[in-house]
Amino acid sequence: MTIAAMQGIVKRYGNELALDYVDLSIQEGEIVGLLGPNGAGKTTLIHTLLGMIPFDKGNIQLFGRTDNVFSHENKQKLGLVTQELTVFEDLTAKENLEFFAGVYGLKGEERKKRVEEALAFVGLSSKSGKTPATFSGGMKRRLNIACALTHHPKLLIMDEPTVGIDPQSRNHIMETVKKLREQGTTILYTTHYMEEVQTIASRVVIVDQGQIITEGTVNELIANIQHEEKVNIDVSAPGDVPVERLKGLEGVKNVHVDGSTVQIISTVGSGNLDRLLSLIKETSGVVGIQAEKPNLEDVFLTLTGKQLRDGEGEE
Ligand SMILES: Nc1ncnc2c1ncn2[C@@H]1O[C@H](COP(=O)(O)OP(=O)(O)OP(=O)(O)O)[C@@H](O)[C@H]1O
Repeated sequence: MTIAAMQGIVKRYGNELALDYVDLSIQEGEIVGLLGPNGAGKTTLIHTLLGMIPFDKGNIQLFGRTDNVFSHENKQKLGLVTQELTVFEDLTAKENLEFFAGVYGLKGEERKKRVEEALAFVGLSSKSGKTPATFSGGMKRRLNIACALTHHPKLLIMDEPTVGIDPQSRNHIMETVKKLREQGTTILYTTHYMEEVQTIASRVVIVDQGQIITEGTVNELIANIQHEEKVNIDVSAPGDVPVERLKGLEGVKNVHVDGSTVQIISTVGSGNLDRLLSLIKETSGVVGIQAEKPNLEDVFLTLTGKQLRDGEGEE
């Protein structure tokens, strides 16, 4: 069953085209991983789907409705975990949840039960009476997630819910997302962390410059770029590597310097390793070479020409 769908959605901010005829459909029970570089349009897509901002063209369908899509009844079935923390620092964890449960119309005993359940779900029961000011970054993120759960949304949208937290808290959140799915929640999940998508997403949608440029399971997307090969060359002077000249060599599709490693993606069978090495050796020593199988990161790099976490200063 289709839980949510966008057809031909166009969204402009002044002259800036943020969504460029986006078609997306989300089926019940999926975890859709939404990936895109900074400014690709992910947050705009989410806010449009939630009815938080107007759009210029196209149609949205939610929970089987095509008219009055953002009715009170439909909005009650949506949950949003925002990118920015939206918890109140001077309320306790429990009071925060009571506030958000109240916003969704929960009252009395039902509200009390749902608040306790949500705290337990994210592993914060023992911190119920403490304020977020005393929490670690990861605990605040978990509370932020709990705030979106008390009303048991059918579709939960998570906008980069793990930004800037430690690996242990991230694993905890990954487990929470899997548990939610087992309980029947459909999830749209945006992140800059490829490993998260590889761990939890049943389908991946890649957005760039306001357009969906590809979608499929992780394995399908990787299979689509199997006509490419990747070689990692460790060098002694990474700053001197002639990236643009390497990009100009026959068969080369992308070059990226990561620390002291030059990652080069080429068309399969281009046989350009000798030429790559000679060019690099003009300015730097070569310390090691490894061939690598492509992963989701390479799919992203091949399709967008960008690293997922370009310009990010997280963690
Ligand atoms: N309120 C706004 N006013 C004007 N332009 C905006 C506004 N919000 C977003 N944009 C522009 O729309 C485009 C898409 O932005 P959006 O925030 O949706 O991207 P994103 O993929 O969520 O990025 P990030 O990963 O950095 O959060 C960008 O070019 C951005 O500058």
